[in-house]
Amino acid sequence: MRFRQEPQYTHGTPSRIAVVLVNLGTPDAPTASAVRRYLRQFLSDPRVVEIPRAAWWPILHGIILPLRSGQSAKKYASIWSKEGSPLKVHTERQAALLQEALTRRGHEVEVAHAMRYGNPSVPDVLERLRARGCDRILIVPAYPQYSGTTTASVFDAVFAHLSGVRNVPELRLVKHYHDHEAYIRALAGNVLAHWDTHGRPDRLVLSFHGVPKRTLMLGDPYHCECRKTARLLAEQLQLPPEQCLVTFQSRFGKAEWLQPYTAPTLQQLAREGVSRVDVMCPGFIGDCLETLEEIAMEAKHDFLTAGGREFHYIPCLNEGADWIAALAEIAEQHMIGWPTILSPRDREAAPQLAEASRQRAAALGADK
Ligand SMILES: C=CC1=C(C)c2cc3[nH]c(cc4nc(cc5[nH]c(cc1n2)c(C)c5CCC(=O)O)C(CCC(=O)O)=C4C)c(C)c3C=C
Ligand SMILES: [Fe+2]
Ligand SMILES: [Fe+2]
Repeated sequence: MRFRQEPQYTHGTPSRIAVVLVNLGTPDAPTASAVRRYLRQFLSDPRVVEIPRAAWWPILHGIILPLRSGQSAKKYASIWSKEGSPLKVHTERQAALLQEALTRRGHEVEVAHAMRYGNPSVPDVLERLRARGCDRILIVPAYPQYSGTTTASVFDAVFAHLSGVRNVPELRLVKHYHDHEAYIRALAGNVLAHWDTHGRPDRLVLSFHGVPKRTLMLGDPYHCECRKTARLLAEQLQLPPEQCLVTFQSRFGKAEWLQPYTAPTLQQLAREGVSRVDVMCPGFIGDCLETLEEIAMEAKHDFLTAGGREFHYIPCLNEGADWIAALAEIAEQHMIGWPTILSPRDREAAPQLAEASRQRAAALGADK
């Protein structure tokens, strides 16, 4: 039977609303075998690698997975914390804090997190929420800038799962928030807090994850959205355009990706005599391998060995209060018309509900 029988509890139960923060995912452990499992799923996604299966399969299984899994595992080991992969830790804490923020704002919603690749998977989380009676679901990808390679792939996973479901929940999707005022303000707050303590750099470099240039030519708006985020952030910081650069990192494979590339740009700046750069990665809402290892370690090394004097990495939004408030505002704006607002009696209990979710967040270490 293609469409399974629905669990009894979905009939006649009061409507519940869920918000799901979906991030990319990360290996379960910093080992070659766990990284291989993760990369196999990630790099088999046709949204990520747009090469016909027959040509890509032998390359993926014969070259990429055998060579890259061990190399990447070493990089993961260098950033792994005792709670696990930073991407997992930040996503869990952000979801817990979003729950607390939405409850404090008087919304009765259930917040969960899911990973596009690895665990907890999108199908598992959707099923758990449906089993709890959630029949309205808001999907919030962890990507401020829309790309077919990331955001659309999250939506694919949701649609693929629901295509086997008999009683489909009402669904809303956040496509992007690259120009959302509260997101831009939270980014600017992070930069200004860093400058308050460490003074200002000669250049601020905004490094976004790259994508193949071909996807831009084929109509993916990602590049434009990154540039718009950068323009709005520079305006908010009142930075003259020549002091703020946009670059793209994490090139994968031999094809041309969005330019300018981050590492060669930093080396060029150092050679031109730029003494101090501050680098920030506004496209990642939480620190992860690509920011902690590739930027804060590798790119720093590249800049300093090319003659630069001072390199500052400005951390991602992570669990910052302004960012969590921004996330709550984004979710709230996408739930307009849904009955999230508590009844007057429940509203009186909202502070206790908020306290209970604060305690759950504290148990996860999200208040640190
Ligand atoms: C922020 C948006 C991201 C876009 C756009 C993106 C596109 C993209 N990525 C790859 C290949 C890899 N990315 C890897 C890691 C990685 N990528 C993102 C985000 C975006 N990717 C994040 C948050 C991470 C970090 C994951 C973590 O566990 O911390 C990796 C794996 C790491 C490695 O082996 O180097 C690969 C591979 C492609 C091909 C692509 C667009 C086509
Ligand atoms: Fe990536
Ligand atoms: Fe990387």
